[in-house]
Amino acid sequence: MLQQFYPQVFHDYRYELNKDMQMAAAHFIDHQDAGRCRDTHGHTYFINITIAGDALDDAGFLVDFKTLKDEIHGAYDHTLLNDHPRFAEGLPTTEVVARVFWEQVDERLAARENRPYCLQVLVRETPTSYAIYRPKRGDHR
Ligand SMILES: Nc1nc2c(c(=O)[nH]1)N=C([C@H](O)[C@H](O)COP(=O)(O)OP(=O)(O)OP(=O)(O)O)CN2
Ligand SMILES: [Zn+2]
Repeated sequence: MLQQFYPQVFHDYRYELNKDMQMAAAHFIDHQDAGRCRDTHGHTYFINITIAGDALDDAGFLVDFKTLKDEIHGAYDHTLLNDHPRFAEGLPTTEVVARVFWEQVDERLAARENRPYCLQVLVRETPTSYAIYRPKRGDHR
């Protein structure tokens, strides 16, 4: 089930879009405090990505919704997150997954002429648990 209500990001950009997606992925948290999560297990992750900017491209897009889906779902659906180089230095907790997805999306956006920004990535790991990554002002390009 895709979620219908999200924490808002307050900003001054003219345009904002949100892309929802969900994906199946496995992970394990290799840490003594992780309890049962030390064993490999799977989740249906729900992800919401918030993009904003002042300018659209020639097609009238901040960024194509499909680009965002390709970047995250295309890379991680039906995979073991721990196998990905982007998670090599961190444990794929919900918080870290949100931050890594933000880094990946914002790198992709940086290559666009209209220069949109990723303001927030929300990652829901279970029906009762989610995390959000938002860059600090100084983290922006
Ligand atoms: N800060 C974090 N705490 C926990 C994480 C995490 O990523 N960040 N992860 C886990 C587990 O991996 C698990 O995926 C989620 O745990 P939890 O919400 O406790 O899952 P339950 O379904 O058992 O929770 P209920 O309260 O029974 O719904 C643990 N902690
Ligand atoms: Zn888990």
